[in-house]
Amino acid sequence: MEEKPSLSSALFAGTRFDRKRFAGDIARFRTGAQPAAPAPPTPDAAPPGPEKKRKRKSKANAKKNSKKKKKRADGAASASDVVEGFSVFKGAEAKEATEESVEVVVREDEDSAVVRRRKEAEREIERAAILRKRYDIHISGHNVPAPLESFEELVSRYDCDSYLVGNLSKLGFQEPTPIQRQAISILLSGRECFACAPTGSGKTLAFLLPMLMKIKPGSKGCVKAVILCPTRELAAQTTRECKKLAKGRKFGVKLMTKDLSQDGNFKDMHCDILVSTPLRLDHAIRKRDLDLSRVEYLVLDESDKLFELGFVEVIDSIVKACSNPSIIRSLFSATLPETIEALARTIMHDAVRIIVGRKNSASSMIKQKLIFAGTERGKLIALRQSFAESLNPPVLVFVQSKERAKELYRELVYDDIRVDVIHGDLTEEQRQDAVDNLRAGKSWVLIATEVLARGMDFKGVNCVINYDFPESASAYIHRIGRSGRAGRSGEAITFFTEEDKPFLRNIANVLVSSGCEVPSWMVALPKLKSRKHRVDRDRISFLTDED
Ligand SMILES: Nc1ncnc2c1ncn2[C@@H]1O[C@H](COP(=O)(O)OP(=O)(O)OP(=O)(O)O)[C@@H](O)[C@H]1O
Repeated sequence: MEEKPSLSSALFAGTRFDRKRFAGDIARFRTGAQPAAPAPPTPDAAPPGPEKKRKRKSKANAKKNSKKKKKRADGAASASDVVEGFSVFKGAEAKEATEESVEVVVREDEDSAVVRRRKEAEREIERAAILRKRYDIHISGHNVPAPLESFEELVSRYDCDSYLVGNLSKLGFQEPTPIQRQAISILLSGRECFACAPTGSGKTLAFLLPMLMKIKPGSKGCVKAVILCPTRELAAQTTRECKKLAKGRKFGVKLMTKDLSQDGNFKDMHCDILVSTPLRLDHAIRKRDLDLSRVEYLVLDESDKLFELGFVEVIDSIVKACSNPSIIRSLFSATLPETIEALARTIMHDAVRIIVGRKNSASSMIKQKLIFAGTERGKLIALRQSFAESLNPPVLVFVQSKERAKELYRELVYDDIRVDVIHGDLTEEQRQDAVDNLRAGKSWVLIATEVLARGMDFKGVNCVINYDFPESASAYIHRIGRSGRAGRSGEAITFFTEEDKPFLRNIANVLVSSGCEVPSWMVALPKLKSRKHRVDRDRISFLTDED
């Protein structure tokens, strides 16, 4: 028996379709209504056999058009959307359609796809907002990618190589820290960022991981990533961390040593990732023809320190030397003053700003105390007393200059404690030994200048003592941030004398914002014009002469 053509097959009959005759059906399709009953057979309906070719052509055209329109809609419809769209016809038992009817349905289809996509986007935004709230992440910038829920998402969302995931787990990193959750997804989506997150919260991995995912190990003479650090110790530490994370891939990871910066033959060197202090890198660019034009990734770690007076021009010339137009730049620090942020914005485009917790605040893992020691002499007595009562190594003691570091060392070296010292007058090797000795537990107390305040990661530092009052709130935050790292608790003791009293307000505010108690008179002190404070202090050795 010959099959009666249905309404849908008539609609798909193309050129022979009688619009006047089927005006009612067209109207129903326009309003999206389903036909109540099959339409009566039409004598004009296309006969089977010879029409097949035409039908196929018309079907192909219809599909082509529908695809084109979908693409135009906003380019995000998936293949499954297209299939779903045609299932509308299936429900109406339609097998083919004219271009016009397809157009109508496609429009409806597009509308529902747009609604669906909008809903998906809304859900995604909501999910991202919940994650940000949970991890105290604050962002500014448009279209910011959602934070990572877990390291597994590196694979599912970003196709991360298994060697990297393996290394993360070998290093004992199970869950991303808040800054890692947000900064990694931003950098992997090709956006620039400046990030401010507490000391010891894993900022290093937040920039190393996307870097290792983005760049490929290459050949000689082509630096692909540059990491700038304010001190040699931090540069050495970052190089070590980078090598650990890159294990299993042939990345050339190089630390810019003095020798390298003065005599390095960069053209013949396999160096994918270069870690350096600004002056050494600048020297190598100018004197050793180091070519940074193919750098894809530039990180300014401890960026506020790097931008501090004296470094600005050097940083500027390094940024210019990294001339690749598609470079991704990022800035990381635990403190980000407005002035530095404004300066940084001038070199970045479409950057996202990430703040974890409260901007410019100390890690909440540190118990902070301010102790009035009266005079310089009082400070030495208080320090000895504190060691006698409870010495819980490793302990870091900060002083304001290398002379004072030497003086305090001479005072303590004959006491019954294993004390060491690090300052700028020591050779690079001696400085590294001092760091290694503290890490290995060979020394219990390390007397240090500001050189160790930034970025150095001594996991187990139990206590930081600010023997000399820090010169600014940010110096304080970084100094005490050498303890209380990676989720561990820590302690910070800050001595102050009569001379330091007028400068207490800034530091007291840091304590208040981290929930530590301070006497109310400290926060009520008048605001000072200068944020920096460095007192001329009596020599520490003077005390012994006097005794
Ligand atoms: N996801 C993680 N899980 C557990 N530990 C981690 C994770 N990420 C980093 N760490 C560890 O946390 C410690 C602090 O990390 P890192 O030195 O990167 O801190 P930071 O935020 O750069 O601090 P600073 O501001 O002082 O430079 C390191 O010992 C590091 O190995």
